Amino acid sequence: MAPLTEKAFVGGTEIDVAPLEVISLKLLLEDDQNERVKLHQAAQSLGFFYVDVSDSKEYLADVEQLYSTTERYFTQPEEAKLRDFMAMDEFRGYKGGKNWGSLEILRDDVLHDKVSLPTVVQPDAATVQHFIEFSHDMVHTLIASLSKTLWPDSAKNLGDVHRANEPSNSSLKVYRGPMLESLADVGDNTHTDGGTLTLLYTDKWGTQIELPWNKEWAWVGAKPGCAIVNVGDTLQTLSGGKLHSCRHRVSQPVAGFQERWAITYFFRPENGVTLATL
Ligand SMILES: O=C(O)CCC(=O)C(=O)O
Ligand SMILES: [Fe+2]
Repeated sequence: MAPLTEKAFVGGTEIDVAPLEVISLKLLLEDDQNERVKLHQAAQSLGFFYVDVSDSKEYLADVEQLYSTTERYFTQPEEAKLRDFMAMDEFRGYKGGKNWGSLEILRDDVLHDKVSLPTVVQPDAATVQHFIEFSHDMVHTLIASLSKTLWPDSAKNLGDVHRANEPSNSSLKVYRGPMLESLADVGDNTHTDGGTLTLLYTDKWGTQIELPWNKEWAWVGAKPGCAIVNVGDTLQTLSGGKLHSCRHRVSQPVAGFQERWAITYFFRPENGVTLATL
């Protein structure tokens, strides 16, 4: 039976909340079999779930710090941000418009000191590096666990196409996406993520996912001490369609301008990997 949506109130409006499982990173690290099965089921059914990282206080402090870095970055004048613009198709640099902006920092660039960080981000270079390292270790824990449940009787391993020292486009991406004064101005940006796994931290309602069993939209709220994690198209393909890359979008439940920040880690495969069932 499909799990029921829950209800919440935002500014007096009742909303449907997606029934996301909470997976414990600590239990996965202890190789807990029940937790592994729970992760597999969550990745298979909704493809969206929480990962509880509340034991990792330093990492959560890094996330908090990144919110202020993000705010500081986006409140600069447009000319300053445009200095960080790369090509539209690159997984790095600043992109933006009137009511949105993103800044992407590639893991490889940070590891190999290839591209210098934007000036206002430089004081937080250590935070950026720690966040990327911890996020990367965490997604590796998730794919190691998923490999065991996807292929219990074989040596197939998602880690084989995500080797640590091979070039990849895994990145930290921070966003400005304010809630707008009028709901009529909110555009539709329904999509699936292309990569393997996405980690998301946000301070406000906004994320909506399409429930696979009835195609209805439900909201995903921030949960203290947890990352919101979702399966991307690459992982759906590598798993032979067993894991679900869920359609989602960013919208807003009520009218009224409010800034909204999001911090994401996009875990992507090694460059040049052929996308097919592993
Ligand atoms: O900001 C959000 O809530 C989600 C962002 C997102 O879906 C994405 O960056 O792919
Ligand atoms: Fe997304």
